[in-house]
Amino acid sequence: MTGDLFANEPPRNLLPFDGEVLLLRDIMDADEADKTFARLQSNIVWQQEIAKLHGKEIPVPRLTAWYGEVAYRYSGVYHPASPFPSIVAPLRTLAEELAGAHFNTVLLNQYRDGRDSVSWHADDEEVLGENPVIASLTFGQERRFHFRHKKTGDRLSIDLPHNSALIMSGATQHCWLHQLPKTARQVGPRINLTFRNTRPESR
Ligand SMILES: O=C(O)CCC(=O)C(=O)O
Ligand SMILES: [Fe+2]
Repeated sequence: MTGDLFANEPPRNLLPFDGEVLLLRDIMDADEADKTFARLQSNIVWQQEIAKLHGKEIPVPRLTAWYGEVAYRYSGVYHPASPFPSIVAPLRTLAEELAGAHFNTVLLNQYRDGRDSVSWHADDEEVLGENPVIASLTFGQERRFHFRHKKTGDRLSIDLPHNSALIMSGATQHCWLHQLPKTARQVGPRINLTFRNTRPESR
């Protein structure tokens, strides 16, 4: 027999309990994925956010951008509604098809090299609702992603390859934290888009 034995199998839940995480590979043509990475890197207006921690101002270790059909408050900062740019709109449609859910907002992250990261957190803001479905697309450098259970401390790590989608749903945000750690390896840039469905926020 030739070919990939697992090619036609549905993706299995990577979490042992308390939530669902699916990794979908090769979500578009290889050529299209490479072009998407290049377009996102050069066309998105990337921001360097500054976090205030114990009265100190610290640059967030990654570049970010945010778009959405509804206004959103993020780290205390009010973001008015801001339409999806033409490079992002078809990615939203793809994310919706893959996840079987509707998304009205997206947070983009660019990890320029191994010094960029996102530390332990859960996407459990009230405006995302009780058991949010979040579709997280990866383009560019493969990086390792970690989950840690809030109560049991169980851990697992997943390599997120170029041209993939990680679909998190059920109790995942309620029960697990996630992070993308720094790496000492020489690595290229990675772009991530996390699509969410956010309840409109009043000013
Ligand atoms: O870069 C990633 O894969 C995840 C980013 C993330 O967790 C977030 O933006 O909330
Ligand atoms: Fe997150």
